[in-house]
Parts: sequence; structure tokens; C-alpha cells
Amino acid sequence: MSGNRTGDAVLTGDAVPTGDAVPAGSAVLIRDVRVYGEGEPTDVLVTGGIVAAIGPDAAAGAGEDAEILDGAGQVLLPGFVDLHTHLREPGREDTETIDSGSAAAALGGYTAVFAMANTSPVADSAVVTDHVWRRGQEVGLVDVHPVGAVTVGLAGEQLAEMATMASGVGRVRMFSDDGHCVHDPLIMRRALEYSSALDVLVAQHAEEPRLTVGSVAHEGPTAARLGLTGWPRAAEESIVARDALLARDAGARVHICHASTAGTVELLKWARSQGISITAEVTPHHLLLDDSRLETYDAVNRVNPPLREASDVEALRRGLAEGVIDCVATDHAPHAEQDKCCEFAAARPGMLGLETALSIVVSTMLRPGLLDWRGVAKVMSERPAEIVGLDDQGRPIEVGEPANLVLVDPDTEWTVHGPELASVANNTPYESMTLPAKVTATVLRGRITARDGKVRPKGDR
Ligand SMILES: NC(=O)N[C@@H](CC(=O)O)C(=O)O
Ligand SMILES: [Zn+2]
Ligand SMILES: [Zn+2]
Repeated sequence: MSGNRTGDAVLTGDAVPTGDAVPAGSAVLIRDVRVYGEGEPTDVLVTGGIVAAIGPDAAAGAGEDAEILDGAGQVLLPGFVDLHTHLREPGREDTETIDSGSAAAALGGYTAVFAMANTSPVADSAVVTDHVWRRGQEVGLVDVHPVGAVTVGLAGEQLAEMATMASGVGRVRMFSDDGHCVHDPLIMRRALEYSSALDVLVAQHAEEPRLTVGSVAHEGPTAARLGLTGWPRAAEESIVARDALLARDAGARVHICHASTAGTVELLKWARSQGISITAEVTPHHLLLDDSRLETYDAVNRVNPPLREASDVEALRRGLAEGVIDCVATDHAPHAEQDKCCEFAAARPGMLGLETALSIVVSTMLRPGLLDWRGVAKVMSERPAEIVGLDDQGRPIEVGEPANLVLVDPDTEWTVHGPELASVANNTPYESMTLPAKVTATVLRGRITARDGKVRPKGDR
């Protein structure tokens, strides 16, 4: 991790977590693995936190104490990067903590996650964003990058001190009021202008609030039949269109969180054709699930933006395959049982995603032939790292590159059980579903953080 993380430490006298809090492991030898799922199986040696050798001679460089990962039948990819995670610390540690969320991330194959700002207190100051970074480094399973709020208290009225957060120990590089839309166009315009000057990313939760008053489900035949208040596609699309224009005029870039409609895909295409710097993510749940799930009124399916129709799911998959949508982000959103196991309209929106993301991408994109393993690496690791400007993540698997890696068994399957996931909360929409492919090991800067469904023990990080 390069860059200035020293400013605040000088003021506070604290130790400075530099991104090296996970010590470089001695050596890891990954045997008989297919890199990007291509070519013949080979060996990959990792020493000093970097990829030291690839090929039949790699094993010769491993010392006797090297940890061995058997990669037979498995695929090696760059560690995943999640631009959209809710870790609930500070404030709702009864649903997730940086510790438990980091474990879920490592088990899901992630080496970096971005923790959203809608905590309590809100991450609208360097005190909070620095804490999140430091705590993530202490836990030592994944780099937890804090997302800073765009506006004070997520209230949408006054810009937060973006520059202070960007220059703090936590070095904030992404700002978002996620959970809320920055709906005032003048505030959004100013945020984009500042973000350009600071070279940071603004990520928009695109929801025109006047169109979603009381909304709990996608506006369409299903919601009408079930008597649920509808959330029109236009609530999302009008903000995507508006923000594309604001980004154009500010000469800034803007990132769209959790794209959910076919119309958003069309707008992204249009904006790109105009040379506008706009990027977008899609969640695993919007790639797999549609609003037919609502029939049971089970609030585990309540999420913002809502599950849409099968035609939207189809358009999102195609958009991701074609690169119109840049990447997959989980929007991992843990909630307490009392906030989910209640009447649909009273439940909090959001669902778990970190440990199931890869399997959903395999089932919706890889198995149908919309992406190959290179494509999976691109949408889950390379593009997100590029979008946010992380120079040590999403790198090619080549000698001399940082060893942030994930080992995947493509041929296995597993059945999801909420209580068995590492998250404190259990609100997975995939309960009892059997999913393809599983992460078998994750390597962060040359150190194994997760292996065979278990994270590295605390005393050994
Ligand atoms: N996605 C959700 O339904 N909920 C998120 C907020 C958000 O991403 O908008 C949450 O914080 O729970
Ligand atoms: Zn959101
Ligand atoms: Zn979110």
C-alpha cells in the first residue's frame, strides 16, 4: 500500500497502520493450479508478499516451512475487491462487526472491501473513517477501506469534510451517502467538483426520493397483486441520467451503486457514448433473483433497490458481460432478526452477500457462458480496483506482483445455511439453496487469510 497514511498519526501519536499490518507470510506454494482457469496446471510460489515464481520450477524455491495449498482441479484468480459492503461498525455490532465482516469477506475470496458510511455515528469525519481503517488492519483478514459520507450525517444538505477524510490515516478514496441518494442536484454537483480536485470517487445510491415515498417493492404486476407499494424504475433511472449530465459538466467521474434496471443499462451505454466518465456495479442478488420471490412476503427479499423483473435480470447480466456494467459489488447488508422477521413493509431492506457472491456469479455468468474465468477476475477484482484506484489489488497474476489471490474450486457445490456463515446476522436470501463453486483459500499479501471454510486464527495473523 503506497501513499500518505501518516498525517493523523503524527497528531494522535498512534501507531500507523500502513497496510502492512498483515505481515508477509514466509512462503506459500500453490501446487497444480490453473491460473485464470487456463492452460495446464502449474505451481505458483509466493514469498515476501509477492508472486515469486510461476511454473514447474517454482517448488524448488519454496523453503521447508512453506505452506502448501493443493490447487489440483482449482482455479487461481486475483483476490476480489468489493466496492460496496456494510460492516455496521460502529453502531450496530449486534448485526456485524469489522471482525465478523472481515471473516465473511476473506471466506468469500475478498482481499479488499469498502465499508459504507451509513454507520452510527455516520462516517462523515476522519475520526470514524480512520477508526474503520485501523480496526480492519488490526483484524488483519482483509483491507477494510472506509467510505466517507458525501454529506454531514447523510442528511443531503451540507458537504462533509471530504478532503480531511481523504488525507487521514484511512485515506478515503470513495465517498457515498449510500442508503440515501444525494438528491439535491446542486449538492451533487459540488460533490463531483470536489471529488475531481481530490481525485476520489463519488458513488451514488440512485433513488429519486420523491418517487419512492413508502416504496417497498419493484413497481409492477407482482407488487400490485401483493398490495405492496411500488418503487418505479424511473426513480433510479432519472438520477442515473441526471448524474451522468452533472458528471459531464463537472468533468468528473461518477459511480452508480447497485444498478437494477434495464433502463439503467441503456443510460450507461448512452452516457459512455457521449464520453462521460460513469461506472457502475451490479449486485449478485440482482443478477439472480427477481420479484417473483416476493410471493411469500418473506422480508429476507426486501432490498434497495428492489428485486426487479426477469427482463431486468437478463439486461443486467448482458450489461455485465458486455462491460457496460463494470463490476460486481455485494451490497452485503446484515440486519438483525427482529428487523427482518417481521411484516414486509416494516422490515429493513438489505441482504448478506460476501460469502455467496462468487457462487452467484458462477451460476449466473460463468455457467451460462456469459463470462469466462478471466471475465470473473475482471468484474470481481480488476475493474473494482481500477475504479477506486487501488494499485496493489486486482493485479495480474505474474511474477513480481502483490500476492492477493483467491483459490476457487469450480466443480464443487455447497448448500447455504445462514447460521453457518461468518456474519453475525443470518439474512441470506439463498437459505437452503445449493450453489456451485467455492472459495477454498484466500491470500492477502502472501499470507493465507482463509482456508477450507475457516479464517486464520486470531493468534496467528
Ligand atoms: N441495500 C439495502 O437494501 N440496504 C442497505 C443500504 C443501501 O445499500 O441502500 C443497508 O445499509 O442496509
Ligand atoms: Zn444503496
Ligand atoms: Zn448499500
